[in-house]
Amino acid sequence: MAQRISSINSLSAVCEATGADVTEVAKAVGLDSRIGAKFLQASVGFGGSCFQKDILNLVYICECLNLPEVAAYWQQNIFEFDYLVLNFTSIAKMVIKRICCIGAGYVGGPTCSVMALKCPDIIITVVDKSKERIMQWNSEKLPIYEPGLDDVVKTCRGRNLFFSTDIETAIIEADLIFISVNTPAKSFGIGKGRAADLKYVEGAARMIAKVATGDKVVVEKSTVPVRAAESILKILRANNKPGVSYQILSNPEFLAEGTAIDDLINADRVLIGGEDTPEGQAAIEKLCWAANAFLAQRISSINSLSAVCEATGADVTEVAKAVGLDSRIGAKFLQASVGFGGSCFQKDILNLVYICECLNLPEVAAYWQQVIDMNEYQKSRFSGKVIEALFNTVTDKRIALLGFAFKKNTGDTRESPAIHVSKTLLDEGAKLHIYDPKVDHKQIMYDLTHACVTDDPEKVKNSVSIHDDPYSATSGTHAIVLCTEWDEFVSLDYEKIYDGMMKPAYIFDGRKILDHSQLLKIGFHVETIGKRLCRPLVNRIWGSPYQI
Ligand SMILES: NC(=O)C1=CN([C@@H]2O[C@H](COP(=O)(O)OP(=O)(O)OC[C@H]3O[C@@H](n4cnc5c(N)ncnc54)[C@H](O)[C@@H]3O)[C@@H](O)[C@H]2O)C=CC1
Ligand SMILES: O=C(O)[C@H]1O[C@H](OP(=O)(O)OP(=O)(O)OC[C@H]2O[C@@H](n3ccc(=O)[nH]c3=O)[C@H](O)[C@@H]2O)[C@H](O)[C@@H](O)[C@@H]1O
Repeated sequence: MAQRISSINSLSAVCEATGADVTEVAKAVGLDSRIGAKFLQASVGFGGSCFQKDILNLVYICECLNLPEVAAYWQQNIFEFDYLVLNFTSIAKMVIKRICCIGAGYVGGPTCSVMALKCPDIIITVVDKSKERIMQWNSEKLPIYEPGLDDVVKTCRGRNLFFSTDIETAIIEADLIFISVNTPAKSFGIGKGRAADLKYVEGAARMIAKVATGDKVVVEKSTVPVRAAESILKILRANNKPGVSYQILSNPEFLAEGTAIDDLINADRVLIGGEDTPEGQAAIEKLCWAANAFLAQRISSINSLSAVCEATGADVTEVAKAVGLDSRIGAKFLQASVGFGGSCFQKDILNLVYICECLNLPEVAAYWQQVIDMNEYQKSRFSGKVIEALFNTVTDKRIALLGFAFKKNTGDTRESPAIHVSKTLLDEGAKLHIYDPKVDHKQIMYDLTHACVTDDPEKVKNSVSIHDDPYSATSGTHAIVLCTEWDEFVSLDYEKIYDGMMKPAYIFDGRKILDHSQLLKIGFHVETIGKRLCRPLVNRIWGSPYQI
């Protein structure tokens, strides 16, 4: 709870510096049922006899347990003093008959498909500069895997839903244009790796300015830093032509991959910010970040406690259950794991950190940086655990990696913890046998031979085999490392798998989804997150009095 207060207080500083209203941010963040509305009141800081003392105690315990990363993470709550603006701008009473969405990715594709399903009278064209992506959207095998998406696309495609590379025509014909292009972290220049790269948003705005011929409502759906709408407006208005007018709205998307269709149909909240209240617009733009920062922080918090549980013999699942029963905290997003992945959490938080630094708010920047640091620590800790258990060497050992996507029910591998784990094991000389039910083989090889992962792609190619089924992936291996929580992994025939493995056979469950007692019964050595199942390795100290 103290962390929630510190988090909203940290954002109050950002709001003061950027002109957003922290109350609106808190209201909208609290509408996310995974976060909840309680204990989000920004204030001069938390007091009372418990919060500070309890956190300091946790920090002290972590230091004693030799968990300095976890101690530093919680210490930040002490250092750190220490957006629902439903602004329904009447869209000039325009009747929207045609919509164009620029960007046919994980957001643009599913969002427009559901919109087409729900609004059969509106014609929706999703455009993208990638010919390959559009070709896939028009084929039997869609470019992204999302439960329920195939059926929605089948119902609407060719009726009122179209996918095209003809961006200009779609813009000209549309009354309303969504900008749903990617906003990755900059890969070079000032703010490299952290600041949001808005070149694609700018490119889309310039394209609209160039070809638009009538009145347009432009809706910024990409996650952008505060005041990006202003830049879009500047570009559009500076290139104004007679008979053309623009209204800019912000409508950040909160869908999560793997549950996108349900999130779109049963959204916790829909936020629309308009020009007439600049604070409102700033708050709306800030929201996607704020919500993502809170969500990622919940995972890093429970992951930090998983390290404490492993060191003390407690079970993090029980801890999460008990903590989540407090209605001010809530039970969702408290699943300890190998670390969070995905295209947004890391980039959005790094961007928040960067902006805080630019706003001269170093304490706030350090506070949120800890969420990323804890995630890196968790991924390294898990990989380290695998190596340590396998007698501190995995050179030439065959290791099966089950799951490569960043979470179940998606084929997306962006920032997947599996990449981090694979890299560590490959660097140590392991031979990897990888299976994921939805990730393309080509994508796995692309991720593992990328310059960020290796400077010797040929060596990686020789050390990685990708399989079409879990039994061939695990056959003859020394260990199984489970990185994604696919349901099918729970019901595999582990007796058969055990029989086909080298002995002793190890299994490392990075998602806490398997039946550990059953696996132990079969004969596996089992390790997981946040619960000690095997006796810790004892460091032998020669000549120590304990050996006498
Ligand atoms: N992936 C997710 O779950 C969520 C993403 N977001 C945000 O939504 C935005 C889009 O994310 P994704 O859909 O994941 O990205 P994505 O990378 O899957 O798709 C973006 C698409 O935009 C296209 N594009 C870029 N510039 C273009 C231009 N000028 N003209 C035509 N096409 C262009 C790219 O070719 C690409 O296919 C980002 O800002 C992201 O932060 C928000 C909520 C959820
Ligand atoms: O801005 C975005 O792009 C989106 O980012 C996240 O959605 P997404 O990244 O698709 O997936 P999440 O369900 O949030 O999971 C992110 C990562 O956290 C991990 N996670 C999640 C929950 C949990 O309890 N523990 C945990 O480790 C997942 O396995 C995954 O690796 C947010 O949940 C969406 O609301 C937001 O719209």
